[in-house]
Amino acid sequence: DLFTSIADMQLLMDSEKYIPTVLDKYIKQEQQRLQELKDLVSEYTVRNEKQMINGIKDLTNPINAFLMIKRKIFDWRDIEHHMKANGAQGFLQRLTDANYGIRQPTEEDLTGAAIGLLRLQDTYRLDTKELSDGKIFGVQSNYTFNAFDCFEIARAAYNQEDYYHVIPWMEEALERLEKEDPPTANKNDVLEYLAFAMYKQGNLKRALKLTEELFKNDPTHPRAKGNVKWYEDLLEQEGVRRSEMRKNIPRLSNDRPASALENTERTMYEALCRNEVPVSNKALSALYCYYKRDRPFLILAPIKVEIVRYKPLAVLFRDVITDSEIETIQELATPKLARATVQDSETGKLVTATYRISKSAWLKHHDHPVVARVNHRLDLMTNLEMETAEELQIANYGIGGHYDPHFDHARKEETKAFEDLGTGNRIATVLFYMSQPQIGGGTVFTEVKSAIFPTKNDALFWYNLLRNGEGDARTRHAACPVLVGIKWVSNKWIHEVGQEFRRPCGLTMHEQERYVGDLGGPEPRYVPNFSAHPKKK
Ligand SMILES: O=C(O)CCC(=O)C(=O)O
Ligand SMILES: [Fe+2]
Repeated sequence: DLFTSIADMQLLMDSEKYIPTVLDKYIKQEQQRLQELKDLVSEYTVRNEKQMINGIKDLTNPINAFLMIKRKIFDWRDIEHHMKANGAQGFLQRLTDANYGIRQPTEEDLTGAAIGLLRLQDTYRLDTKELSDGKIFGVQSNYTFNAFDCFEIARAAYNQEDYYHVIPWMEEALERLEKEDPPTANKNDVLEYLAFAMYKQGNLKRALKLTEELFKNDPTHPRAKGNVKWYEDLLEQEGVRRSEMRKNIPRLSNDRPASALENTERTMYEALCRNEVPVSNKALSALYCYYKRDRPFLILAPIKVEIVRYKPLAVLFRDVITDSEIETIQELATPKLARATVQDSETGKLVTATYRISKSAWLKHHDHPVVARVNHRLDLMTNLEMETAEELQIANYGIGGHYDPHFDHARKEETKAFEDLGTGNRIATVLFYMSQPQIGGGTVFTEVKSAIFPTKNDALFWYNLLRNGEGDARTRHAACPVLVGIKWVSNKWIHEVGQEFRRPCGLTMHEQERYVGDLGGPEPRYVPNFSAHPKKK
């Protein structure tokens, strides 16, 4: 699961720095060994020449007869020893020891990284060629993909039966192969995969054409000839005449497959992540900032609060966690980071979640004074009781790391959730931003269409429950995939029990909305009652 967290990737990077010195030492030792073998070659050549000249005479000499037998035994041992004495094992061990206990990445990790990359490509609408050229949003990086890299990405998609992504990436591999000398991938392999993906996505004529090219390149290919016939037969079944099979090739068809997310939600999630959903000026004009001074301690050290949205209320607490606190928390969490797991509904086993690609850890109040201090501050920030809150959760997102749309609170039907905690539902969420990804990694609310992009040292806060205790469906939210940079967050889930006097329910069961006053701020003079989003023209 290396790809799920940047923290592990850093260890991976560290482990690479010993490779040159260790390899260099190995090469020196090998050169020495080969030199000794070369010396043996010359020794034997000289001896052989001598024997050629002396011929049968040597054999009849008893001294030489003895020497020959001795040589056969001992010199042979020498040769065998020198040829087998490859010291690679020891050097490999040294490299493994330098891995800080993290294992060597596997094909699975590579597949995971490729899938993360494809998610980024979808969400941020990245062009395959630009991405392969190392360009992200027009910014050129120092890294580019060769044909083999594109081939591997496509193969990862293929293994997931995701033919939608196989097509552009195999096509890119083909194009790159044209320019490569020596080529990094096998063109016929690319053609075969691409042809199959074309067929799967409904491009029969293209599949036929590619397979014929494969057959032309390698008439002995074990499947090419059969596949040509198979595609021809399929076209025939569709009523295409033989003479038409290689003509009038229609536009490429390549529909994006459905995902676990419902389509409109996915579309909104991705648009919000790209920051393409504007907020109306009217809605923006109703937002303001204030100093929260409603607790004795805060008179001297007020908290900066910025309202980011009403209905449902969300605020940003600015500068509520320092760089050094962040560093401490990251250090405490790093060794504990583990991939999020969920219970498989069929087998009941714990499996890694795919809706959430990140690694997380929990930090207890007693783990470190910094954790205790942050917990105390959370009380001052939210005016809510922290005794019943969950421990502080730390999360680190890797390449394409994300969290699909979800609710933090338990819904009506989820009667068992949080049962063993005995603290009721999750009334509110605080999300500390402990880093600032360069691109992507936003926290987006798909129902109310708002996007918040992490700013380091700040914390986002929202209530998950309405004033009458019911879950607020408008809080459905997600974490966007990180495109460039690192995303560290920590969250605190605050529970209902203990809030009876701190944040009382409404006076009527219909009272729903949360007030800025609950957070020690001046109530807005008006809250826009219109859509927060500009009308479509
Ligand atoms: O990382 C984010 O932006 C959101 C995380 C989140 O929603 C969660 O952990 O419940
Ligand atoms: Fe969440």
